[in-house]
Amino acid sequence: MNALAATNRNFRNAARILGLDSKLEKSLLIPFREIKVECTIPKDDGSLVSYVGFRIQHDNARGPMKGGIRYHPEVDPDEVNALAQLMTWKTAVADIPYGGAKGGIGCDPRELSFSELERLTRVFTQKIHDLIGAHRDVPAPDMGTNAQTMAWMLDEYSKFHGHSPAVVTGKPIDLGGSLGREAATGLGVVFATEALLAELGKSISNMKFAIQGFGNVGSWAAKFIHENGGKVVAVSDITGAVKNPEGLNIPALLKHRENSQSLKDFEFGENMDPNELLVCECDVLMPSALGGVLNKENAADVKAKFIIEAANHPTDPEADEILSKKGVIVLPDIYANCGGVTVSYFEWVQNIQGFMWDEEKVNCELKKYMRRSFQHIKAMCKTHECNLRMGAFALGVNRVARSTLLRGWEA
Ligand SMILES: NC(=O)C1=CN([C@@H]2O[C@H](COP(=O)(O)OP(=O)(O)OC[C@H]3O[C@@H](n4cnc5c(N)ncnc54)[C@H](O)[C@@H]3O)[C@@H](O)[C@H]2O)C=CC1
Ligand SMILES: O=C(O)CCC(=O)C(=O)O
Repeated sequence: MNALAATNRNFRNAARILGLDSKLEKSLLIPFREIKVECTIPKDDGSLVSYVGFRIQHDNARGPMKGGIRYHPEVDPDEVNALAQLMTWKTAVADIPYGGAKGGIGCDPRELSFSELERLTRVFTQKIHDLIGAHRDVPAPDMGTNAQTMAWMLDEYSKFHGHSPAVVTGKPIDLGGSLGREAATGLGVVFATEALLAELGKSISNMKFAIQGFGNVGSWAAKFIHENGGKVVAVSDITGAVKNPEGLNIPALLKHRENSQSLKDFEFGENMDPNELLVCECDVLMPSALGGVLNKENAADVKAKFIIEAANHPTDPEADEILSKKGVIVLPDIYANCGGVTVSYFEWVQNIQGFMWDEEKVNCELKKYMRRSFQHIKAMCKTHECNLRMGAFALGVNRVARSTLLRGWEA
């Protein structure tokens, strides 16, 4: 099932258990605005190359729209639409004053030089600058983008609108980025995992973890799990996969990956088939890369008892049903990975106030927000007798529906 069909299905189930009016349901589903732009740049060799860029602004009932920019060859409008909608429910679950958006360019950033990436980002920003803004729509990094991408967006936007640090988050610290933002999604994933396990009288220190994806989210999550005494027994990324049933030495693996640009041939682990990662022996599986990786083909073979959705939309609804029958507990993306956008909110607040928080304050507030959201989701699950995904969707959809009704539709 494609990402949009899956997200719409989860939304409609939440609307049904909340008893939403069908007209309100329809209005919440249709995106506020869909932007599609041509981005042509000269390559370093002088030839021209064209890409298609998207920004889907899903909803702004609770505040400015918010969400990352993805650079990946498989970026398409349906997927960006689904990811934008997920951002609307995610910011509401986190209870931060935003709506939802997502953007992307269908390109392979690994095949572009540093200066080609800069030109592409600047052209994209030129095409969308009058539709984003600190109080309109605030981009951030996602797969294939990083703080440098945000620095270029900030610079290009500022040429049109004057210095505007709050127009993007996930910026370099020197340009008004927040301490703790780079690690925030991974740290939030770990706080979310702690909250779930504590509920069941368990802790990270007696669990074995398998992590798909070792980029921003996966590598920070692995580092914090390791520091908390958890065993990361398998890790994969686009270059390969590595395992060690006794637990991988994550600081050494990070160094190995930095030096060799690959996970393969790590001296304290064994190479494994990346396709095996999702079904390997572990207690907790953390998909932290692409969407749709858990589906009806592999869900029955999953050995983990817990799935923590560090990535966006890693589990499609058919897999959800299979996993639920097996008794696997799934902590959904719109809660599990909301630490990133929560610290993006802290960054935006700091930019607007012109005041910088220390890292301890950022992490302490993040923990508070993650714990509070978990309790709110649990309360929804109890009221509606549903699983954590439906509890999180119902929480988010209900908050957005309330704001929408309060605003009204009078023209
Ligand atoms: N960066 C952020 O703050 C947030 C990211 N997310 C989500 O987390 C996921 C990962 O994002 P980032 O870590 O930021 O991206 P990233 O670009 O930093 O890292 C992506 C990782 O996935 C790996 N990967 C790509 N294809 C793969 C494959 N076929 N098999 C195994 N690994 C593969 C890459 O090698 C890389 O390690 C995405 O779903 C993103 O939407 C969610 C919330 C916030
Ligand atoms: O930090 C942000 O604003 C966006 C993060 C994001 O794209 C996501 O949570 O999927």
